[in-house]
Amino acid sequence: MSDVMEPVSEALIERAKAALGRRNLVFIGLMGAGKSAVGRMTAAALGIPFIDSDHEIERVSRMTISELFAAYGEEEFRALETRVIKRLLNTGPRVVSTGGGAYINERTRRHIKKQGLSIWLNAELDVLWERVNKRDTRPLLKTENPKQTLEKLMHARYPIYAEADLTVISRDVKKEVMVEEVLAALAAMPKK
Ligand SMILES: Nc1ncnc2c1ncn2[C@@H]1O[C@H](COP(=O)(O)OP(=O)(O)OP(=O)(O)O)[C@@H](O)[C@H]1O
Ligand SMILES: O=C(O)C1=C[C@@H](O)[C@@H](O)[C@H](O)C1
Ligand SMILES: [Mg+2]
Repeated sequence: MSDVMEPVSEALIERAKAALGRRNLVFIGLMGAGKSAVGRMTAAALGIPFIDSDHEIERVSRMTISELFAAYGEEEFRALETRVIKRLLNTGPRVVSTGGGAYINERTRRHIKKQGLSIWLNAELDVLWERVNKRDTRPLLKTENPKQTLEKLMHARYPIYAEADLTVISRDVKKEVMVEEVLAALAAMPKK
């Protein structure tokens, strides 16, 4: 079997575009699920602008996420995150990849539900761990046992992520395969 990836079919892209219409597409899920990587590639396939809320927060504050957590704490970070995401959704349509905790915050979740179609990249612990343990840029994982912390976050957050409009299983396949599954999930949505 060839492992050369077939380009995503134009027909699938067109069906996904039609299903999304002029709504924002919002990626949610835990750290390492692939929201930023898959979100960017999905936006390119759909031909709509992409933005990552973590990057936008860093741009407007001129601080890194770690610096923001250290200087102002998580509560202030969440308030800033809510404002940034609300603005991004108001000025769309675009693909927005959110930070892992964004959808967990009630106010942010309300904005996403009102102004976007949400898609949860749902991954198992080992998949996430393999990806996040390579970098130490995630302040919530600066604990004695970061894998256990990640597992606790999974238990606390998965019931909330499950409120998403769509879910795709994130696993160890090429990112292009993930994009195709995202587009297929969009295309398969029942018409309103
Ligand atoms: N399907 C995939 N196969 C292999 N590597 C992947 C896949 N999806 C993402 N990755 C890699 O895993 C790492 C984490 O992905 P990414 O930054 O997109 O996650 P995230 O969900 O945006 O996390 P965070 O909430 O911390 O921003 C990156 O190095 C990315 O390239
Ligand atoms: O899961 C979380 O709460 C976070 C995930 C990252 O994307 C950043 O938004 C920040 O590190 C917090
Ligand atoms: Mg990200």
